[in-house]
This record gives sequence, C-alpha cells and structure tokens, in this order.
Amino acid sequence: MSGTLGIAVIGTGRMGSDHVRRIGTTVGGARVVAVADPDGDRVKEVAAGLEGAGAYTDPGAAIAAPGVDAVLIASPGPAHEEAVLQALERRLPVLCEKPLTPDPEGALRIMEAERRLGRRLVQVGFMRRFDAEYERLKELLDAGGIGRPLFLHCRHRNASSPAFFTGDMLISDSVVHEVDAARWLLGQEVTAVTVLAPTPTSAAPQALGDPRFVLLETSGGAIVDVEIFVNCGFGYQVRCEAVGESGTARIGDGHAMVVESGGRWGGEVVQDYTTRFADAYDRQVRRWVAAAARGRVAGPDAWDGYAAAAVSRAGLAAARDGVRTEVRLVERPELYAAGRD
Ligand SMILES: NC(=O)C1=CN([C@@H]2O[C@H](COP(=O)(O)OP(=O)(O)OC[C@H]3O[C@@H](n4cnc5c(N)ncnc54)[C@H](O)[C@@H]3O)[C@@H](O)[C@H]2O)C=CC1
Ligand SMILES: O=C1[C@@H](O)[C@H](O)[C@@H](O)[C@H](O)[C@H]1O
Repeated sequence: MSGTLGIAVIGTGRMGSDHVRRIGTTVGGARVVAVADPDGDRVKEVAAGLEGAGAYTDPGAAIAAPGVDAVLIASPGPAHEEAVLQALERRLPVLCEKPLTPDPEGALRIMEAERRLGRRLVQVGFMRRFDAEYERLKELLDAGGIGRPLFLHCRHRNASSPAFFTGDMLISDSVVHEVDAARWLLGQEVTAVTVLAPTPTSAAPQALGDPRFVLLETSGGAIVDVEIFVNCGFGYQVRCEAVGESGTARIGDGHAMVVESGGRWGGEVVQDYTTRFADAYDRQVRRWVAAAARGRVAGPDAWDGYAAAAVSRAGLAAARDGVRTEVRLVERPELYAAGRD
C-alpha cells in the first residue's frame, strides 16, 4: 500500500455515492480507485467525478482492480455477503453498510472466513456508535452516571420510506440500528423480541404495517422499546432515553437552535439521516480508514453484524406470529471477544 488507502466502493446509490463524496472531501488518507454498480450509467456518472477511478458493473472486478487496498460496500443488504467474501479472499479490510447480512447464516459464513484468516477485517456501518450524542450517552452509562440501566425508550421516525421498502425492512433495515445501539450502549445481548402493531397509518400502503412497536429484552435484565415509524411525514427523528436506577438521560431532541419570535417558539426538524448523522458517517469512515491502513477494524465487527441479524430473525418471527420470540446466538468466538483490538 502507498501512503494513501485505495478504496473500492461497491454500490453507488444513495449511501455509496455519499461515501464516495466524503472520502474525497472530509476523510483524509484515502482515495476511491474503483467503483462498482450493476447500473452502468450510474457507476459511470459517479466515476466521472473521480480522477483515475475504474468503473465496473461487476463488484468482483472492482474488488480485484489494481490499487485496491480496502473495500466499502454500500449495495443492498442481500448483496453484501458475496462482496464481503470476495474482499476477504483478497485479505482486504471491509466497511460494510448495515445490515451485514439480512440473515444470521450469511453473517456466520463471514465470521468463518475471518476465522480462517485468523483476524477481523470486517467493520459494519452501524454509524450511531460514532455519533457525538450516542458517544456521550455511552460514556455516561459506562461511568454509572444514572445507575444500572432499566429501560431504553427509543423513537426512530423517517419522513417517508422508499418504494422498495417492505414490512420486514422496518425491522431488518431500520430497527436493526436500535438493536446495535442497545447492545453497544448496555454491553448486553438481546435475548427476546416482541412486536406490536397499531392500526397502520393511512399515509403508507397498508401492507407495510407502519408503524410498529418493538420490545427487546436483554441479557442484563433491561427492556428496550422502539417505536419505528417510517412514514411519519414530518421529518427524521432518532431519540433515545435511558432510564437508570438513579436518573435518566435523553439524546436526539435535535434542538440545535430554538427561535423565539412574534409570540411563538420553534425550530427545524431535519428531514433525513444524511443530515442527522452527517458527522457520524464522517467519523465512522475516517476511523475505519485509519484502522484499515493497519489491517484492523475500528468499531462494530462481524459478530455485531451477526448478533443484529439474529435479533432481526427473531423480530420477523415475532411480528409474523404475534408472539414473544427468543433470540438464538451461537457461542461468541474468541476472535470477537469484547475489548479485542
Ligand atoms: N447507515 C445508514 O444510516 C444507512 C445505511 N443504508 C444501507 O446502505 C446500503 C445501500 O442503501 P442505499 O444507498 O440507500 O440504496 P440505493 O438503492 O440508493 O443504492 C444501492 C445501489 O446498489 C446497487 N446494487 C444493486 N445490486 C448490487 C450488487 N449486487 N452489487 C453492487 N451494487 C448493487 C444499485 O444499483 C444501487 O445503485 C444498504 O445496505 C442500506 O441498508 C442505507 C441508508 C442509510
Ligand atoms: O439505515 C437507514 C435506512 O436504511 C433505514 O431505512 C432508515 O430507517 C434509517 O433511519 C437509516 O439510518
């Protein structure tokens, strides 16, 4: 590797092109040398803005392209496993957007590939771990600032969902963020899931079943409730209130500026995640680039991707059958022991 990390970006849709932009602007020490997307026009358009980068419709060809030292995957979830395994065959560090895989079996195959290499090379794009507010909440909880955590009350609202969104994705694509955030904030695994649903909003197709209320039980005896509402209409909100034995702490109010004028007060509700979590995405990619240059990961790894997929599996069954469903996890391999570099 030269002084600059050469990155192949797989999938140049909304997130992929945003990551390409940040690698070229706010992230130092790296440059995009290859981009891949089956949509040939799209990938050419993205590559046209990059000096000397190859454009490919085959992800495998981009991963094998000259000068590629690391791979950032931003294709749809079902395509992640194949690209991650291709990168691991070449011993390349990976930042893979969430979910690592839609199913726990795919994540286990990735863990098996890392076991064979004897090292962790895969980081999962659970960017909330890099958000300043989440980091402060984690520090407070770790320091015992509000005593033993009893509840996390989470709200996850999107203004609207894309046309391809399905009822399952409410859990496997959206609530999966709360699953990872809860596991990380509490340092506990999720052990059981229950999903409740009110009469769906009339603002979205009824088959979507939007919104839902998801209850997570954890190995340390805490309860996490998540309101997931992906067509709330008014904006993007991600909130979390932790309730401990001796206090509460809340993040995500989003009151960066409150205006009082003409007998009224008010502020702005951001409209999507690219604004709300802009800094978190920047920090995530920056820290990954620094770690990848040393053949390391800097945050959520394949075990975290696997555990989240196992919770999604239980959540989907809980939603379908209307019953509390236990999460089944394999034993955590030594390679993923907590605190390991
Ligand atoms: N961390 C976060 O907050 C967010 C993460 N995501 C994740 O990012 C990933 C991409 O999502 P979006 O950019 O919103 O989707 P998108 O639909 O805007 O872009 C996906 C792109 O991947 C391409 N593609 C399809 N199959 C492919 C394959 N086999 N190999 C390579 N490219 C392929 C599509 O042509 C499209 O250009 C998903 O895993 C999603 O869950 C999405 C939104 C926010
Ligand atoms: O990851 C994301 C999307 O895929 C998902 O669809 C949204 O609900 C989340 O808010 C966003 O962060």
